[in-house]
Amino acid sequence: MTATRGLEGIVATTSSVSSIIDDTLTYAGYNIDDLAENASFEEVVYLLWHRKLPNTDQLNEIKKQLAENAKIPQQVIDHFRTYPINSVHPMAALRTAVSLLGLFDEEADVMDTEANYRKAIRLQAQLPIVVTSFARIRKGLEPIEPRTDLTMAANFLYTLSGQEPDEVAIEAFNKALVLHADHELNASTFTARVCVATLSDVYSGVTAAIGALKGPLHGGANEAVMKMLAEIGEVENAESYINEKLANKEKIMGFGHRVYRQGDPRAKHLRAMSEKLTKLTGEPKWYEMSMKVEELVTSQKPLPPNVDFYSASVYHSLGIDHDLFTPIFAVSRVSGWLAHILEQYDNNRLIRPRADYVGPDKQVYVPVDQRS
Ligand SMILES: CC(=O)SCCNC(=O)CCNC(=O)[C@H](O)C(C)(C)COP(=O)(O)OP(=O)(O)OC[C@H]1O[C@@H](n2cnc3c(N)ncnc32)[C@H](O)[C@@H]1OP(=O)(O)O
Ligand SMILES: O=C([O-])CC(=O)C(=O)O
Repeated sequence: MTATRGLEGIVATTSSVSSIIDDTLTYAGYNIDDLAENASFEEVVYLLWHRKLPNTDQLNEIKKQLAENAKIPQQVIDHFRTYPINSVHPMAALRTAVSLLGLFDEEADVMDTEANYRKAIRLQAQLPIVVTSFARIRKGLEPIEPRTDLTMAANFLYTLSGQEPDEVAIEAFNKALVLHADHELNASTFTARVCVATLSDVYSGVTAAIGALKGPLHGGANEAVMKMLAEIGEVENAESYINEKLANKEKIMGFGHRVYRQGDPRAKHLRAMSEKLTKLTGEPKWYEMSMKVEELVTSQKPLPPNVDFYSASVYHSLGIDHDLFTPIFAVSRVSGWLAHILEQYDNNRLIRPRADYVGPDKQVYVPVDQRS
């Protein structure tokens, strides 16, 4: 047996949710470029869960279900208030909250298809409100109840700030949600599938996936990108900063990808949004600095920017706290996790690969008082 480090190139399952072929990303056969330009996030949720775009009635129905299920239990709010609020990362709070939501869902361990779909609706509806409620509580503000007349993108921004967002912000945030919704067998989705393949419950699968997304090699990179941009500070500092990092063989966050070779097709949409929004907010330097970093990295390494690179300056321009960037990724990606979880249950087999053992062999047990 020979191990493949990081399972690179291993095909671990079949899936009809999304695909990456020759650097082209599709959700159930629809090109991401088309969806990014045209689709609402609610349509994409439906698409990922049903593998077809909804008609008007189906779209209205899923919107209604999501709106009706968005309110989170008071116990989750009360739990947040017990945290050492200034030191808890919102991704850790989200991970704990999803586990907690499972405790208050009477159907948490009911394993039939309809019950699992109802849980998917509840999780998709509630995750954004968990994030915005935590974000407000840690600032000493009261959580805001989601409105039933707003889209998911608008409701997120509204329940975060208390202000009804403008059309530009809603459009940008909706596009970001569409672009992050699913991505074949990425690390967090694989984690979710491994978890539920033991026939564990949906809440456990999503909790596990949040844990995997949190790391800086995966979803956590978007926050790390903003930290890097803030450290660079001004465009003219980018060259020495990046060259020093590359010379020290340090990773530049937001670059590289396990699957894409020519580039991440999502990045161009986020780059365009970054340009537009940073100009509108009067802070074009975040876009200019990002462009300079891209030029410096790509001229020295075959490492194009990934989805996390330009999303950082997009979210910053929307006035969002930097440590909420990865939770926002989760608010979108939970749609993909849930699609994969439901698909896994549909045709389940335990996921249990092998390890190539490289430890010591033929050891002889020695009583503790005779060991050196
Ligand atoms: C939503 C997402 O999850 S997108 C990815 C988000 N993560 C990041 O942006 C973090 C930065 N990027 C990386 O760490 C990697 O490119 C990953 C994790 C995305 C992909 O990793 P892998 O496929 O395992 O590639 P691996 O880490 O082995 O890198 C291969 C080589 O490229 C280099 N490399 C890869 N990414 C980077 C980077 N961002 N900056 C500098 N060098 C890099 C590695 O140092 C390694 O060089 P070596 O062969 O000389 O040792
Ligand atoms: O697919 C991956 O490895 C990481 C990624 O881009 C994503 O999850 O969106």
